[in-house]
Amino acid sequence: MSIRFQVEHHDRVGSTNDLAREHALAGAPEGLVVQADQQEAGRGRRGRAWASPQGNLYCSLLLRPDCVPAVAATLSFATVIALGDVLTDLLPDSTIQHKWPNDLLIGGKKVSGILLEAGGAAGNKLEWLVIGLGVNIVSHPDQALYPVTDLRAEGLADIPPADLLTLFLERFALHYAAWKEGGFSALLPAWKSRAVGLGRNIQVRLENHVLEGCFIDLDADGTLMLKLPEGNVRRVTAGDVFLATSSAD
Ligand SMILES: O=C(O)CCCC[C@@H]1SC[C@@H]2NC(=O)N[C@@H]21
Repeated sequence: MSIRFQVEHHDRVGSTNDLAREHALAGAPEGLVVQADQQEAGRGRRGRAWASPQGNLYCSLLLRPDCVPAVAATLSFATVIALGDVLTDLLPDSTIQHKWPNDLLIGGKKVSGILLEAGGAAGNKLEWLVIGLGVNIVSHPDQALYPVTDLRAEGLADIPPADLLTLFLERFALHYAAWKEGGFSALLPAWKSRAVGLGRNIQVRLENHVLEGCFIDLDADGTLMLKLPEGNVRRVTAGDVFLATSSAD
């Protein structure tokens, strides 16, 4: 059976992920979605802040997949594919791409971010998973790490966040069903079809250093497989991907 979503809307929260986690701990069922017009303490990956002014989409989905955390983490790919489907429909003339691990780009610029958080006893199946999704609709932050955009800047007439959320949830339900049926491998063709840098030389910026090599594939849990110049393959579980400029690819 397809998942049914129930959206709980707030004008302003600290972080929709925090509120969804509180609901999860209080026993809320799978399918609860917390959406807010603004966040006062929006969080991004790797401890970064996520600027959250009015007009953009901020939401967190509560899921209770029956699996261990590493498997559940591959649902970030279902999330980015679902949003990619929606934006491909809304902006048919734009280049929509997935950037590992879970960014969505329009014309090479980041338009959204995903933050997964999960709970449960260590080593066991998780009890809850919160998928936080932010989409820049009318504004985006200025920052130097990589180019960023929003849907308005890409030529889309302003879409209400709630409408974008509805479209996203419809697509997510399909990919979630495929994932439950066939696992991560059921998502891979769709993810790869819009992947940035697959088969090319890329840079992966880690916490303290930078790796450069050929992005040859993803493995069964979504880890990036990077073939280094020395010929060995390095598995990368976290980092920021950039197309390499110095390489002959
Ligand atoms: O760093 C990233 O790319 C991930 C950003 C995730 C932001 C979303 S907005 C809704 C949810 N609530 C948060 O505090 N963060 C996520």
